[in-house]
Amino acid sequence: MKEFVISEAQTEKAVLVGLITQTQNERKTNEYLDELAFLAETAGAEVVKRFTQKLDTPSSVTYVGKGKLQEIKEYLLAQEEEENEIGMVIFDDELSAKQIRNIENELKVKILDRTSLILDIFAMRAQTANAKTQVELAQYKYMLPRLQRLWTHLERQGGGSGAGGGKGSVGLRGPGETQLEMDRRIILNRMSLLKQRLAEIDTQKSTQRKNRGRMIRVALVGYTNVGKSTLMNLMAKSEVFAENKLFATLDTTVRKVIIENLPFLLSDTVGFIRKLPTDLVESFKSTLDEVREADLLLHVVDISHPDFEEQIQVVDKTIADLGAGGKPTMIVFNKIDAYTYVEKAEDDLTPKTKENITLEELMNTWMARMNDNCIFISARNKTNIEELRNILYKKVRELHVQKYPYNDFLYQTYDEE
Ligand SMILES: Nc1nc2c(ncn2[C@@H]2O[C@H](COP(=O)(O)OP(=O)(O)OP(=O)(O)O)[C@@H](O)[C@H]2O)c(=O)[nH]1
Ligand SMILES: [Mg+2]
Repeated sequence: MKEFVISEAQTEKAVLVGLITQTQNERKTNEYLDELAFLAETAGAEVVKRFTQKLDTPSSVTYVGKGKLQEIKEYLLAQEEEENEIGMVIFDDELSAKQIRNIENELKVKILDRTSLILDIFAMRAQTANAKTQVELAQYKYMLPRLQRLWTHLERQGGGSGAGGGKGSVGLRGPGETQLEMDRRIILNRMSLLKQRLAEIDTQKSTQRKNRGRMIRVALVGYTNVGKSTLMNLMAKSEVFAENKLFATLDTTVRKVIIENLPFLLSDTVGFIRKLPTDLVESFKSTLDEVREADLLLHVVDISHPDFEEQIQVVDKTIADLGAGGKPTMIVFNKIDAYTYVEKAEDDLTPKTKENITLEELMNTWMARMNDNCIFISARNKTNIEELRNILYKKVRELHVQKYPYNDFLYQTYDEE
């Protein structure tokens, strides 16, 4: 396994906090926290405890209620006494500047939220200049509104009317504000520089794409950790970094794949995840152009994951948000080797739940739902890969003939069928 440089989160102990709300029941919250724990571990932290609270909506002041915050505080103090110091508390939703500040004042440890944790991982993972630039821009995007609010807050304290919108930049304010205003300007300058750099990379990349010739473009898309890179390695006989961590892939890799006599381009892309602000996704624009410009999407799904159906929805929605909805898409259900279900006793008359569904039943349901536009494989065990190749060949050939009607190498195998 490849080791990677760890952020400040390394080996620090962490506590997770999530809410059970009207729109997120207890089961969902636990699933989200499982995922948050996986994210935290990916960042190198060790999760030692979870707190949840039932609230109609998050508190705008401290996210959780006063009592819960107190409970967390007491827990942190108790741990500290036992020399079991907790380094950070991670919240499952994006926090506002105000919330972060209030919570930090109370708990006196580092406060992270889902977004900043993901950004941390992105920063650790970024390899190419493109990915690094995109991550840095995303980090500033996250920081900026939080700086602004801090600024507004100080403005109020400074004896202003209290109605400050925090948007103005002129006037005589205290030294603290001047510093913040300077920080803000520095960040804005840096952001425009990064945007400029990304625009240059974009131009380069789109030139590269134009020079790729008359080939159909297929993009592997999907939730993070479903096996996109593993499949890419298998199809393209390439070496793309794959591992059991979230966001192993941050930049797109494109490989030429040839099935029979038909060449096409296959790209591996960054994985999607729940509760990822679209803003952040947009920072990965040039990476995701590959998805936007693809002729065919292979939506890879980890069928062994208990939440795979929700993951499918998240991916579909992200693709639609990117403006890439409605493209020819095939679902590739991966990890069938790891699929498990709970067998029901014959005399058990309670209704079947999703835990009781056999792989075969699932296959039938999805084949019907997708009009046969799906396939079930194991990239790890290389199960059904030949079949996937065959289907891909047919689909790509069809698209190729539509898109490049005068490209003749195709006709050589035309009578095979
Ligand atoms: N059991 C099982 N594990 C698999 C299979 N395919 C991939 N994996 C494992 O799943 C983990 C994630 O695989 P990746 O290929 O890195 O997944 P990815 O979708 O590229 O992930 P990101 O780049 O992080 O979005 C790795 O530990 C793989 O070994 C499979 O068919 N069965
Ligand atoms: Mg990957």
